[in-house]
Amino acid sequence: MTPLPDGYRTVAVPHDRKNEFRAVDHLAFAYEPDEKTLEMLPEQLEWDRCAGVERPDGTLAAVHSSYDFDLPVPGGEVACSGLTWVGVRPDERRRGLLTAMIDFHFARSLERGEPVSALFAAEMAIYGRFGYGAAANDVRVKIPRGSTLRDVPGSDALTVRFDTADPDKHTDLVHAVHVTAGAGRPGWVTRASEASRRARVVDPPAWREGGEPLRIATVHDEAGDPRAYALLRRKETWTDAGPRTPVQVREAAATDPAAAHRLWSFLLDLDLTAEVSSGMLPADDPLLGLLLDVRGAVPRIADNIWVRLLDLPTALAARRYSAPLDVVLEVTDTRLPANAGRWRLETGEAGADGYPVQVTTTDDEPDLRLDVRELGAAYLGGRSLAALARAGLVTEVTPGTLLPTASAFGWPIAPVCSWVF
Ligand SMILES: CC(=O)SCCNC(=O)CCNC(=O)[C@H](O)C(C)(C)COP(=O)(O)OP(=O)(O)OC[C@H]1O[C@@H](n2cnc3c(N)ncnc32)[C@H](O)[C@@H]1OP(=O)(O)O
Repeated sequence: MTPLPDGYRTVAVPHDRKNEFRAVDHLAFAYEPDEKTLEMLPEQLEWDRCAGVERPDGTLAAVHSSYDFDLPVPGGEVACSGLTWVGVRPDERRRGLLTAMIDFHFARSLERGEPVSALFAAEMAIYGRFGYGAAANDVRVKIPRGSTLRDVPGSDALTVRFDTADPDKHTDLVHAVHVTAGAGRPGWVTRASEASRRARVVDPPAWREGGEPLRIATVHDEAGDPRAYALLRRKETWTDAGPRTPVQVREAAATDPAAAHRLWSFLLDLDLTAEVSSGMLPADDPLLGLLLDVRGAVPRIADNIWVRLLDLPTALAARRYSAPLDVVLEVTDTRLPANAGRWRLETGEAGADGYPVQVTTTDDEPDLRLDVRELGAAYLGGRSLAALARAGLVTEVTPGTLLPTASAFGWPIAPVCSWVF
């Protein structure tokens, strides 16, 4: 465990210290929600997973929490501790408090039987040193109004409804479509608690920044069943050249191609608007296949979910592989030495969801050398071990083993998490 300053200690933070816990995070994030916002936001924190660092006088200097997730991985899912709400008071930073909290978080996650941890990083430079790898990218596109989509049969038969988002009315619809839309996509964490589902639809006035209240567009089939939704906000804008209202999509999902086509056709043709910002999409989102002029949709690509293997053999065996594999990996892991050493990965007979693998320790010579951070990056199948090798982050010791291993770790569906937790 990392030494803390004298008299400081890592502690669990119970619910009755909620205000103190939040105050530390507000100081760290330069954020102070007003009373109305606090009232409207559902309580998402799981208090038996909240922790922090106490100073000698018993006050909190740093906090963090985690969510209990089932993380979708290639061909399956794995118990995952979703690290969140990490904050250190500005006057206590760079004294090792985060480092101590990470050790605490890893130990508690392993005790709970969670072989993997995941997070969204506030800044890129923070978490790699702790063995987290950036495991997915998301794409946000700005699409000009009126952009044409390729045809999809059945789209015209679907209807669109447009409404003000209402947590009482829309939470269940959003959750149901979100779950179906992401089935089989690595990284697509679904919102397990009622509070986290509701939080996607709430819209405190302080978040509107001069825009309209959050709206929802939903796509329905002839039976009235929902097949797609977009949560969005417009901000009325007039210029000398006429109306140029931007549309910002908070989140969109569709269960099938026709519904995706109907949804985006509607969003790209709203009166008075000039441009639609898509929100976070997977790199292979159907929208990018449907746009006739995809070059006209200006992309921004950013890191999405980060993954840390805490219990390496259990984590690697929890996913499936795209091709047969018999390889020895030599892994370094300074924070969790139980993961370090040589591991043989040998696949068994393929099932419908890919090749299962047996992971055993070995004294055999290694084929590839890499840090646990790179294994985390490749874990969801979206970052190629071959690409990491070209950046000097993976070493091929036995010639000819890199490409087959990279192929086996890859996956045909791009990973993404559609919401920041
Ligand atoms: C999953 C999430 O919740 S992401 C949210 C993270 N929180 C924030 O960004 C809020 C604002 N920032 C903070 O609260 C803090 O500065 C934190 C949490 C980022 C870092 O906490 P600290 O206690 O200062 O980190 P700690 O002292 O343990 O630093 C460990 C190492 O990481 C480095 N480090 C820490 N934060 C950063 C950063 N933002 N950028 C670059 N390096 C960093 C430190 O320099 C140190 O390096 P060293 O070991 O080479 O000396």
